[in-house]
Amino acid sequence: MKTPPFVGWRRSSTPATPQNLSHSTSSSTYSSSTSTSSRRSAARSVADALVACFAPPEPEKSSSYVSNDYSNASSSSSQKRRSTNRSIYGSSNTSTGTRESGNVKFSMAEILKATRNFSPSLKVGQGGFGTVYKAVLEDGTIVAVKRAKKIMYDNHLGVEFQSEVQTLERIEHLNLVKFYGYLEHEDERILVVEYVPNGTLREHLDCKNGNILDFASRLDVAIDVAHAVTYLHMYTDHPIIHRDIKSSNILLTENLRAKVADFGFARLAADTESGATHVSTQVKGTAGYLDPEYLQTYQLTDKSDVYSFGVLLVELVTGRRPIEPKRELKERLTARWAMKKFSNGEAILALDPRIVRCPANNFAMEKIFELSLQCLAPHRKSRPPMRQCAEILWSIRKDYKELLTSNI
Ligand SMILES: Nc1ncnc2c1ncn2[C@@H]1O[C@H](COP(=O)(O)OP(=O)(O)OP(=O)(O)O)[C@@H](O)[C@H]1O
Repeated sequence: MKTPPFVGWRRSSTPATPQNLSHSTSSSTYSSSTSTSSRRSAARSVADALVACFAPPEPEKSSSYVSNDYSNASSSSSQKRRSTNRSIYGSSNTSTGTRESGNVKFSMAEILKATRNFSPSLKVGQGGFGTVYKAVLEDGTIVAVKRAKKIMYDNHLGVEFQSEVQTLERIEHLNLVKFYGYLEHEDERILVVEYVPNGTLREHLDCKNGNILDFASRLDVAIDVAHAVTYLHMYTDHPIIHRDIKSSNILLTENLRAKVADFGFARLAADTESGATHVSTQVKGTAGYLDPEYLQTYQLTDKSDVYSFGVLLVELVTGRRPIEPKRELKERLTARWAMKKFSNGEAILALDPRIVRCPANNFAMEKIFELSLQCLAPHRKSRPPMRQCAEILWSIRKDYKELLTSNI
């Protein structure tokens, strides 16, 4: 197998060897033309055995007041910043977000200045973790400030926050949201990360900005996400399981390239060599994306992310959410419905109606569904590793582009 070139970046201090995979179309050993029919029939034979994924309800999103009294907010906390070989404001390459990521503690004063005292006008989102603000640091870097809800901290965020920080500070990849720093001060838990300006993948699939995400862009997004998750899974010392791959955690750049966000649930994978896996005390993740085997065994492996990625692929092709409660019963679980269509040779009926029907789109749709089916295998052993998903997607994109040009 040809090793793809590295175009992403990673911290030189971290001895990672994951494949920071290229955005460019790369060749791979996957042969879509020769093995298609056998793969498809094998894939279809397990289609009916697809186990639907049921998950516990999402945690309640309660809003909670977090004290705004920062009279003691330490400017001294900036002195507590861990010493790095660069200054917090000295490492910026430009004033608009190419600043290096790293392990940096922020002071409350800096956060308040950057967010103009958490001005509601700068609020860009609200999630299970808390509120997200668009903010500008003193050096001009535009960042997203994620302010945790107090209730999260009271319950379990102490662990979650540390988990997120420890994970974020160790990873760096073109398709992962960059980590700039954090603040822990009294009741406040704040993360400062790269601001990604173009909304979430879910918003694009919902056409919130009025534009339909075309098929080529959806394929690129799938590849970007596959690269990011491959990087996490292949992280040398401690492979990382994301645990919450979903369309609302995929942020898009102005060029519609994807960045995977939200490592709040991330866990370092256990010793994969020995086959040991992380045993959770609590199921985490999002309804509709959860690996059925994880739900049954509480054993978390990298293949749980592969399952969620399979759900995401179906979402990209159909445009539908993983769970569509308002639809008739047989269409409510999108993955099951779409895989059934695929196995019956009617995949085209599951293609997002807003996507143009043409030979290239129809071909790529079939191939992506075929991959989804493998990712959604009820047993994790039958699912491909994430790196293989990326390779298959490159191959699909290569053939897709050839078909597009040959049909002009
Ligand atoms: N880095 C970022 N750049 C730009 N916008 C962001 C960024 N991170 C989050 N947002 C916006 O804030 C919203 C909430 O993000 P957040 O990560 O808090 O959600 P969440 O906690 O992952 O939600 P959930 O609990 O459903 O997973 C996102 O949907 C997005 O619109």
